[in-house]
Amino acid sequence: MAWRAALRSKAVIPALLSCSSHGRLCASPTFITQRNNSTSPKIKVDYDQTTGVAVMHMQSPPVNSLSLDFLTELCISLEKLEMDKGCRGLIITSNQPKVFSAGLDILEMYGKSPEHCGEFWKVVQEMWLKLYGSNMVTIAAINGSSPAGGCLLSLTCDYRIMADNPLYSIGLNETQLGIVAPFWFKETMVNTVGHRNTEVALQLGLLYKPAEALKIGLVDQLVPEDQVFSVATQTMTKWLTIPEHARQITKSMMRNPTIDKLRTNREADIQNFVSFITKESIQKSLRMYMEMLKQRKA
Ligand SMILES: CC/C=C\C/C=C\C/C=C\C=C\CC(=O)SCCNC(=O)CCNC(=O)[C@H](O)C(C)(C)COP(=O)(O)OP(=O)(O)OC[C@H]1O[C@@H](n2cnc3c(N)ncnc32)[C@H](O)[C@@H]1OP(=O)(O)O
Repeated sequence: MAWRAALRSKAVIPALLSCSSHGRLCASPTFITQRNNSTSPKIKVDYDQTTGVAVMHMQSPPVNSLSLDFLTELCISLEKLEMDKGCRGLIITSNQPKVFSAGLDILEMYGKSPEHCGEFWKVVQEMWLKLYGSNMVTIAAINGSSPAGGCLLSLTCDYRIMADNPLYSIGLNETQLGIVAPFWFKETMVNTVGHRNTEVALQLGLLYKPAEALKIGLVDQLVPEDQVFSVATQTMTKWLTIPEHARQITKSMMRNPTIDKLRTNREADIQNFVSFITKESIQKSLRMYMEMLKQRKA
């Protein structure tokens, strides 16, 4: 728990991000159900010391949305695994039916103070920096839909295996919410599917069915739903046969330019996010999007 406190306190944003300096305070949500902050772990890690492979099961009902608590827990687990030199591979998957991750928790960005939004964004950055820069082999076993931040989470991995179920979709759909994917989301996507595919996908906020996602290289492999995990395990075994040092240096060479750009601009990126997300017009878009989600359900 001391860890969590430390992580949280590091995430505190300076006073310049206070409500008064922005001249606005997000409206209080009146219709959106605030979920209880459950104390049960949102992530279960199974680590097999004989194989050196850890499996991270996301288990935050209903849709594994990436809340502040969720991301804090994720970062702590990652830090522990990364520090364990015996841990060489990580598979990330979901224990929730039909959903890998619904992306960033919209309730962390709606009706919240600038300080809260800043703290939230810092842990989003932290998650990305830790995963995209991980020394471990990372594989996303995508056993459900994976919009926006959920797609980003899988894009940080070295390899993506998705369930071949046309009911699922994946993509960076931020513009559909009236928001803009920041440069490091965009670059992670460009590094995976190229500039043109990213431009179209991001402008239109496209969510791809598995077959389309495979076609543009957003995922690497489609398999029947009940084989996602076993294929991820087999793939991990193959990746782990490559000499560790050579693979790690190659990974850094490919990813460090993007990582360094965020590392050197973290504060500015947080301030950009806070001033963008707390705008009245953006708050209104988020509210309308949440209403749309509820109506779709009704
Ligand atoms: C200039 C630039 C400067 C800076 C950058 C600025 C801005 C960048 C900012 C933010 C970037 C954000 C990236 C994101 O990740 S935003 C989140 C986007 N996510 C989505 O669009 C997904 C929405 N959800 C869905 O499509 C579906 O829920 C589903 C496909 C994942 C699952 O469908 P189901 O039918 O199984 O489940 P539902 O009934 O729809 O949902 C159940 C329950 O969960 C609530 N919920 C769903 N998603 C979220 C979410 N992301 N956050 C919070 N809550 C979510 C949904 O409303 C339901 O709630 P109730 O049970 O009705 O209370």
